[in-house]
Amino acid sequence: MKDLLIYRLPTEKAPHIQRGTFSILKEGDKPLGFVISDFLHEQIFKFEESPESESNFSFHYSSEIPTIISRRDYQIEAQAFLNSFPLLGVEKGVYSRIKQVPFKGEKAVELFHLLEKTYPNAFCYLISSAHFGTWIGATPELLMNQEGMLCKTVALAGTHGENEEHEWTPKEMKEHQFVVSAIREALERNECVEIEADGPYVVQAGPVQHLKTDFKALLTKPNAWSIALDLHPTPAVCGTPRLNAMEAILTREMHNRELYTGFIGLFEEGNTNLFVNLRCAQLLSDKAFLYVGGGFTIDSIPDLEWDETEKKAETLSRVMKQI
Ligand SMILES: C=C(O[C@@H]1C=C(C(=O)O)C=C[C@H]1O)C(=O)O
Repeated sequence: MKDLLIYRLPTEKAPHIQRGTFSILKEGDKPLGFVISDFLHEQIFKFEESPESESNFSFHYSSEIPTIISRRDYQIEAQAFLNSFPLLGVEKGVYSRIKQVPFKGEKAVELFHLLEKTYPNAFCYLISSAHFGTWIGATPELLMNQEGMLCKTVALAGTHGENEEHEWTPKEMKEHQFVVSAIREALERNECVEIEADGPYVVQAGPVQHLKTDFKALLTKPNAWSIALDLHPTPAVCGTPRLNAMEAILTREMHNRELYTGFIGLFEEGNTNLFVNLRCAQLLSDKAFLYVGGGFTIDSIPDLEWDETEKKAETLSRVMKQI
């Protein structure tokens, strides 16, 4: 049974549909083509297309059921996450959870097509392999676009509901600035020059709005893969300082993030389009696990953060309900 890869880059008219094999990238190897990594780069998979087509395709489903927490338990756990900040020296940390919704895995391709129509500016994908089961997503967050020596990335952090019209608070601006600073530092560390940041401005991403800052820089050598590995995970999905936030996440989150908040897309030195794997779900035959999170600083209120994860979950759940 072959693996499946379907993806569509933002603004592309038609998706790429491929059968082939996902395999684990060996440490130190530089990939060429489609790649997907987990949150901590412990596993990076590359895809190789097979020439022959097989008609009897069926989806791979993971047999593991992740931990789902209730609103009440989230409040307790997210508060404990927050309480660990002074002890661990964390200034910002991203706490996530999983929401379970009913969905028939066999409708995955139909869902993909609806997602790509609904979110023309997102990176949309559907992948299925025995390595990780079946995942689908429509992410608004670019990790790295590279054409020749020009490299682009974004800071995307700070969230309001689609119809919220109140001002962005200093707390939200600060959360965003952590990401801006970390991106600039990573680009400088990797010897990029002419680094320009434009923002923050507000963008719509389905049921939510975000603060966004666009970055542009020039590479001085062919080190796009090292830059991607160093940029990711940014404080938009991990925190600041990075290692301290990782420790808080690994200690207090109730599930393994698997492919959520990893990176996904196409890598080729000089022609790269990688995204952060957000607004995504793992599909089983009769249900979907939606992975959602949000940034915490010391003055965050867990109950409001829960509401934010509910809105982010709607990116996929709204579209699932149409099927
Ligand atoms: C972590 C997620 O989103 C990230 C966190 C955001 C925030 O904290 O405001 C905004 C956009 C993303 O960078 C998610 O969608 O699960």
